[in-house]
Amino acid sequence: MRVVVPFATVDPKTRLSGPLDPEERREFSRAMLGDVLESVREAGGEPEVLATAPLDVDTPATVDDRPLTEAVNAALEPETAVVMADLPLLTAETIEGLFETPGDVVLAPGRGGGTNALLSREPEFRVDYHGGSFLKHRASASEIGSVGVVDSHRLATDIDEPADLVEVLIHGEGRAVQWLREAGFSLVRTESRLAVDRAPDGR
Ligand SMILES: Nc1nc2c(ncn2[C@@H]2O[C@H](COP(=O)(O)OP(=O)(O)OP(=O)(O)O)[C@@H](O)[C@H]2O)c(=O)[nH]1
Ligand SMILES: C[C@H](OP(=O)(O)O)C(=O)O
Repeated sequence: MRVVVPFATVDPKTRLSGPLDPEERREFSRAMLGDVLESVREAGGEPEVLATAPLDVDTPATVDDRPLTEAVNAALEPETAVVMADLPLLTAETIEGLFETPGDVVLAPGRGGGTNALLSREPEFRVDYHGGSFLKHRASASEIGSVGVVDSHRLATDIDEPADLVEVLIHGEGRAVQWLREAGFSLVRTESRLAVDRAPDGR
């Protein structure tokens, strides 16, 4: 299964600017990308990075600096999956679950209404990201054929905001959680939930 992995090479994860400086956001984004690519390969997928600018990665990559929706639609064809690069909790089993979910179009919702991953088996389907894309995709896909929805904690956990880092420290198993720990991040208990702390020297 061909798997397109969109990746913002330049100035990624700006919503993480609080806890991470620009270089750290680049490093952390690359760690998450590495986790996604490994899980896709272990599931038998054939990943292709769809990057906004050239990057050094051991995976076939295409550079397309058009906005996300345009770039993905240009790359989309039947029997293609699209898996976002900011899903560090993915495992091979999670990806296999996406591949095995029936439906002409299969959608994996993210928190806040995004579409963290999808699989199109129909030539007409087109993406329309941002602004609650999961509802838009479900509506457009239902006009084409059957729609499958993947109910998966690991596929639904995209790392956008500082609070999301807790999920990586709790459930992560790869490069991203290793990067956070080496950068001095750790879990702390609060009254009700776990939170993230960082050692003063940042390491
Ligand atoms: N190819 C491509 N990938 C993109 C683009 N914008 C975001 N992405 C990737 O799509 C996924 C989800 O996007 P976002 O969560 O908005 O990532 P981001 O733009 O780095 O994050 P913010 O700057 O905080 O909005 C991530 O894997 C990004 O790397 C784009 O314009 N083109
Ligand atoms: C790519 C976009 O991500 P979000 O803006 O929801 O984080 C989406 O899933 O539509």
